[in-house]
Amino acid sequence: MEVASASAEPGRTWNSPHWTADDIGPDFAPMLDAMRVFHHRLAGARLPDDLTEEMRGIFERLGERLLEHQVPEERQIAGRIDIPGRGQLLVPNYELDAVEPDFLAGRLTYGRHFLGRNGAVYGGAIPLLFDSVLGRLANGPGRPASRTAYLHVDYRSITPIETELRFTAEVARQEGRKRFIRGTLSHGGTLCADVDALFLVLRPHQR
Ligand SMILES: CCCCCCCCCCCC(=O)SCCNC(=O)CCNC(=O)[C@H](O)C(C)(C)COP(=O)(O)OP(=O)(O)OC[C@H]1O[C@@H](n2cnc3c(N)ncnc32)[C@H](O)[C@@H]1OP(=O)(O)O
Repeated sequence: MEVASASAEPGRTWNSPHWTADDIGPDFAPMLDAMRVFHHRLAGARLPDDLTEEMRGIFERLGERLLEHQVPEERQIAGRIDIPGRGQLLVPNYELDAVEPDFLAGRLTYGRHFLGRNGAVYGGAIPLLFDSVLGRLANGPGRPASRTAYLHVDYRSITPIETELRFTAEVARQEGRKRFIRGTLSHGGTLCADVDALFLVLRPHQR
């Protein structure tokens, strides 16, 4: 599988230049999916003591094994590969349905891991999604790398967990280094949140 560069500037990519998607092996993405399911079930569980103790032992042993596989940031996989979820567990996984130079649209379902209270998504998980989706558009093919200067999020109605939501992102305008991008998150016909964001194209000394 070819790993696409998301930046127009040679040497600046969101994906690692050190490996291709084939290097991660067939089990990496399914392993992360299993971890996501685990996060949601853990958030929703009341655990008996014996299971908590067993899990602690498993995590301690696995954590020890990961120690010998630590690599410098530029060689890590998490967040640096163009597969669903980008190989990381911080930002909720989403599917893209429309990818155009100035517009993206897609779907996601926030699982129980992202619950705030009363069936609603934790508020901070929404700018996290917007930063990822709008950042992807701001740093899409043909665009030099840029960084989030601000994300102005308005919460218009409760965002439900465990329900399919739709999002959009579009480039509103570009003024010199300033790239203004806006986005929406909706549940059916209900607008849950919208965002106005500024991304600034990096200067040569910035990284
Ligand atoms: C395939 C897989 C893809 C996968 C894609 C995955 C995408 C993930 C994207 C994640 C992106 C991030 O989260 S990045 C991480 C979060 N962001 C950061 O950490 C940014 C921290 N801040 C900075 O580094 C800096 O402040 C910069 C680079 C944003 C700006 O600094 P600068 O370059 O020195 O620019 P500066 O001269 O200050 O400002 C330039 C102009 O912008 C204006 N300006 C600057 N900041 C602001 C602001 N917050 N609000 C309003 N205006 C501002 C100034 O007034 C000025 O206007 P005028 O006088 O010219 O009119």
